[in-house]
Amino acid sequence: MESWSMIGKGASAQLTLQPPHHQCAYAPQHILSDQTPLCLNEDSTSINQHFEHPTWSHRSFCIDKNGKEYCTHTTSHFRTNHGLSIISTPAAAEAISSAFPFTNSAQHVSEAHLVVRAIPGKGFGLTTSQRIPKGSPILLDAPRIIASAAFPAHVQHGQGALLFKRALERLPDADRQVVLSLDKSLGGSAIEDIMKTNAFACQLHDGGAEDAYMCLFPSVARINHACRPNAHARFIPHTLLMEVKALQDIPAGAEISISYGRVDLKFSERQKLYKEGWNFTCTCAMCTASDGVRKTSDTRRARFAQLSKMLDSVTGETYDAQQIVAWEQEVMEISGQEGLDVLLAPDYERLSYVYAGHGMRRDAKVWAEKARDSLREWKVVEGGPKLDLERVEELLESLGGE
Ligand SMILES: C[S@@+](CC[C@H](N)C(=O)[O-])C[C@H]1O[C@@H](n2cnc3c(N)ncnc32)[C@H](O)[C@@H]1O
Repeated sequence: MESWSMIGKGASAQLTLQPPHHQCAYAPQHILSDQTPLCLNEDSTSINQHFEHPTWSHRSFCIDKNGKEYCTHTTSHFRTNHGLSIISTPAAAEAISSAFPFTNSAQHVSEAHLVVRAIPGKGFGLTTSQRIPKGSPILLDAPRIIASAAFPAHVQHGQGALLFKRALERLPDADRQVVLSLDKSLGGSAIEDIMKTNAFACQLHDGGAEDAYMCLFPSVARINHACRPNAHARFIPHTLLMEVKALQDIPAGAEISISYGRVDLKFSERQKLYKEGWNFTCTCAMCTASDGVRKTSDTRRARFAQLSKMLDSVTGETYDAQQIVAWEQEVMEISGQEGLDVLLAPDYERLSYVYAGHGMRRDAKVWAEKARDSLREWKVVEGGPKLDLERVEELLESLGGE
């Protein structure tokens, strides 16, 4: 999977807020009606309002448990006209806020043609009123809530719920309404359910070890999952934005879809993943196709997995250039039939090495360029890991002197 994924309760068990261990002797004013009372200054737990910072438009609200402090940090001026609340340690919030200037200067993508409407069997979904050409940006969405994925494990359930509640309350009205209008699917408090149903896992540069976060992007959250999606979403750590781009030409009136997980799973694996992870039964076109169509697709996907495994395990002793080229041809054929092209950069790169190894520089360069373009288009993002791209660029440079 890419550097992000939709958060699902099965996929990310640590997100479950921890049950309280005990009851407090008295009830402080911060208690949520459906939550266990918080015990101020008990068990080394305290609630603090402090940490003034010009970046933030609100005072932070902190919970300190055994020396580990998690706070809500809110700005009303994220990407000029949105609010953003971050639940993290103060140091992490400080580090994350260093991305704000890049966020503000990032391009804007018009959402004028995007329409949220009811989709039978899936609640709402995002549709387009005009054709979107393959490769075009569809959305560049700003998060409204970012929460450390680790914090629920460090605080009691009531404390976690209170941090979420404060993070939501401090958002400007319009943002709070947008967040509260999002889909719920799992029960429990509204904001926890909204986060679990709609947030993406994202890796942020927070200056420390805790780089896993849950990020709530309200427009992307309206996009339903499809096992053969027509769009691709990726998180950009440099700007904290989520980009969605068209994987194929999308006709006017069509629903936009992305994959919440890996795109190469077989039918039963997909059904299990989405049921257990997100509590829904996938009713995308692939999952509701006839038995025959599903079986054909599963056979191809099984072969794709087998080919990938065989190609990955080639060694100096088993190397056979003709065999590799034949296998890669098959991989690309299946990819075309099953919509797996976002996964092909390593295959393009492998072919480049094979041709280079046989002195066929021109072909090697063509495949290396395809690998570079695929990585840039679908995988590598500013602020994210760049090793693959750097390696392919070096390869291209070494082939460049033809
Ligand atoms: C992130 S939300 C997507 C937007 C949502 N449908 C709405 O009304 O706002 C995820 C929820 O949408 C529904 N959903 C998304 N993709 C689906 C699919 N392929 N099949 C059935 N339900 C789906 C599920 O209820 C899931 O919990």
